Amino acid sequence: MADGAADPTPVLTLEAVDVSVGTGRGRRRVLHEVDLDLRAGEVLGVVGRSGSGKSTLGRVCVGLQGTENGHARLASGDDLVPMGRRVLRAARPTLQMVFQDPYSTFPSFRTVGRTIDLNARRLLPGADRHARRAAALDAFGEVGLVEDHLDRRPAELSGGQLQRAAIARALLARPRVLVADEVVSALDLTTQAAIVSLLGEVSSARSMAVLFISHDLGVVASSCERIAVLDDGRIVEHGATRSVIAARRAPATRALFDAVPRLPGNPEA
Ligand SMILES: Nc1ncnc2c1ncn2[C@@H]1O[C@H](COP(=O)(O)OP(=O)(O)OP(=O)(O)O)[C@@H](O)[C@H]1O
Repeated sequence: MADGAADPTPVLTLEAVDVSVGTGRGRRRVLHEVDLDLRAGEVLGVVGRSGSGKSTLGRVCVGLQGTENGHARLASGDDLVPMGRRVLRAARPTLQMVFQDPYSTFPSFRTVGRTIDLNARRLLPGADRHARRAAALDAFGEVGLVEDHLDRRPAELSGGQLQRAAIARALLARPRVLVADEVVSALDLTTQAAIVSLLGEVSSARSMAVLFISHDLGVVASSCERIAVLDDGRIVEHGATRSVIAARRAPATRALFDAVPRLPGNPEA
C-alpha cells in the first residue's frame, strides 16, 4: 500500500501444499502441508537452511512448480495448482521471480535494454518500440537506474546494478506477486541493504506482495515484518519477525539465529 502498511487481504494463499520431486524410486516429498499467505504491500521473509525447500516454495508461488496436494489461490479465486494452461498463461505475467544470479537473466552478448525489450514484447502486447522503451525507462527509474544503464552489456554493470535491472524487468509485467530468491546473496553488505530496502519500497508503492527468500536470518530480519521458517519442507515457525526471533521455538530458527555473525562488543548485532 502507498502508505507503507501491508493490506491484510491475501494476494496469494497457499493451503496445505505438498510438493514431490524426482522420478521413480528417487521421488520424494520436499514440501509438506505448507500454509502461507502473501499480502499486498508486504515483504514476507522465508528463511531456511540449504535444501529446506525455499526455492521450491517460491516456484509454487509463481506457478512454475507443480504440486501434489493443496491449493495456491490468487485473490481472483483462480487456483494455480490445478490451473489450466490458458488461465496460467494469463496469470503468469503477474507472478514474477527474480533469482540470485542476474547474469542468468541477462545474456552477456546483448545490452540489458535489448533483453528487457524482448521481455517487454511479450509482457506488453500491443506496445510499440517507443512505448516499450518508455516502460523500461520508468521501471529503471523506479529501481534507481538511468537510461545509460539500459544501453550497457551485463559485464558493464555492477552486480547490484544488474540485480536492480532484473527487478526492473520483473516490474514491467506489473506483478501482483514478486518472488525474490536469494537476490542479495551474491552482493556485498552495503549493496544487500540497498536492494532489500528497494524491494520494500516497490512492494509498498505498488501494493505488491514480495516473497523474500534467504538462508540468512539476519538479512530477512532486517527487511521483513513477517517471516516463515522452513525446515525439511515444513513451515516450523511463522509470524511477526520480532516474536519469532525472540522466542526461537524451533531448533531450525535457533540454528539460523546462531549462524548470524555478531560483531565483537555488540552481542545484539
Ligand atoms: N527437480 C528436482 N529433482 C530432484 N530434487 C529436487 C528438485 N528440485 C529440488 N529438489 C530437492 O528438493 C529439496 C529442496 O530444494 P530447494 O532448492 O527448494 O531448497 P532450498 O532451500 O532453496 O535450497 P538452497 O538454499 O540450497 O537453494 C532439495 O533437497 C533439493 O535437492
